[in-house]
Amino acid sequence: MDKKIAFLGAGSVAEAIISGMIRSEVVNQEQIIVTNRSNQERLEQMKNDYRVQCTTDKKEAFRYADIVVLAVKPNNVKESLESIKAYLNPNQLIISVIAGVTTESIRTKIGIDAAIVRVMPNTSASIGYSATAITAGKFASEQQVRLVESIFQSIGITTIVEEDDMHIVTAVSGSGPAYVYYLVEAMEKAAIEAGLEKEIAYKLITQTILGAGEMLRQSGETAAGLRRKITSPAGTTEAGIKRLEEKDFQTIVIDSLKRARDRSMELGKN
Ligand SMILES: NC(=O)C1=CN([C@@H]2O[C@H](COP(=O)(O)OP(=O)(O)OC[C@H]3O[C@@H](n4cnc5c(N)ncnc54)[C@H](O)[C@@H]3O)[C@@H](O)[C@H]2O)C=CC1
Ligand SMILES: O=C(O)[C@@H]1CCC=N1
Repeated sequence: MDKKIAFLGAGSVAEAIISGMIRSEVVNQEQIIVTNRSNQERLEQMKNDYRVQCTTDKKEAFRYADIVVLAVKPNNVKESLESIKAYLNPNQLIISVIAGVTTESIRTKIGIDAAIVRVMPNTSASIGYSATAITAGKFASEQQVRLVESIFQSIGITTIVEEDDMHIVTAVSGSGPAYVYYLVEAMEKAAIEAGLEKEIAYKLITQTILGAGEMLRQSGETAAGLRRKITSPAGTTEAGIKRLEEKDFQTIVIDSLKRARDRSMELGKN
């Protein structure tokens, strides 16, 4: 791809996307320019780690960009778009990774009928494992959506969704890795408390999560079916699952995801 890509925001998700894109060689380092609000140290770090161009000069970054990636927090949308709107033009493709904020709201803020494609990746992008949902704004063409798909397919899998579904997608796969890490933190605590060495616990748990993920992908069986195969009558798994049921584990998880979905809606409204 021979396009120039400018990032507004140099945080975790910008880094995950950039490292994934460079890793997969979908773009060269020279094609990427990264900006943030003021943190020069962070820009230096991005420059050293990925050999991308970095600047705090918004004009330099955005005026000649073919693709603009919005990667700021929802509460910085207004001021950050204000700071670049003079350098945007209707020929650019705008990709937003911002949780909750609609394509229409971005279009209104920049004041041009630009092609906006909203995406929800996750931080596994940095190793090529993002699960990215994509939705097209009003002025985005089929071809532009295909381009966004090809960019994000270089850092994982993609799927097209309706814009309204972006809230639940954000809860499921945007935030999703954090829930898995939280589960791992608890498993590590249990293992260490029971006397296992930290390194051994880490090694076993990591492979367990990896193996379970691959089983879900490769076996063609449902999660419930795979779980049943591990659960011997009166065995250890059954005892553990019973405790999870007593503590209403599924209700807690469902409730947490609904809360994350609702938070995405709130972020959009604010
Ligand atoms: N962290 C994650 O796993 C995911 C985050 N997202 C979304 O991506 C966006 C960014 O999230 P993170 O990378 O986690 O945030 P972050 O806090 O790590 O990074 C935000 C970046 O925006 C920059 N920024 C703030 N105001 C600015 C301005 N006026 N001009 C230029 N840059 C400005 C900050 O300097 C910082 O580099 C959020 O909207 C979030 O909803 C989406 C998917 C996954
Ligand atoms: O926590 C957040 O708001 C962002 C959106 C998805 C993952 N992180």
